[in-house]
Amino acid sequence: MIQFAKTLRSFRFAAGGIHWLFRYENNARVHLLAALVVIGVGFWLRISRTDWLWLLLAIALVWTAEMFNTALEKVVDLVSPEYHPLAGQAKDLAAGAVLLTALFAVVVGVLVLGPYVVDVFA
Ligand SMILES: Nc1ncnc2c1ncn2[C@@H]1O[C@H](COP(=O)(O)OP(=O)(O)OP(=O)(O)O)[C@@H](O)[C@H]1O
Repeated sequence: MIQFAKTLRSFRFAAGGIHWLFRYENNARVHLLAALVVIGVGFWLRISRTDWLWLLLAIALVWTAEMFNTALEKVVDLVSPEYHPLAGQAKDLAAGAVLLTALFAVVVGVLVLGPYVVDVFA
């Protein structure tokens, strides 16, 4: 038996998590701004449906990595508030995952938008 009220409650908690991320995490706000700029440029250049998919995939990847990174930071701070090399490594690894997705997003942005920009100025 599916409990729809329970599912709705879970959605509310999840939406609260997304709201919290962009409200309090500086890096997430930077990623949000970058995504809004890229989306605006995408509309301006009238990019194709396939190109939208690549851009949106890249944006979703970065935001997802950012959320897992923030969640991991919280858990690490909870279980290891004092300095510990393992705590540091865990945070560095999670931050590295965000960096990887951000680099991927930059490559996608250049590959997708580059040819349109060249056309505009050709
Ligand atoms: N408990 C700890 N033990 C060892 N090193 C830590 C610890 N906490 C943080 N560090 C080191 O400091 C770095 C920055 O950690 P911090 O928690 O400040 O993350 P941040 O990237 O600045 O994120 P935010 O500003 O959102 O808190 C980590 O990547 C890690 O190298």
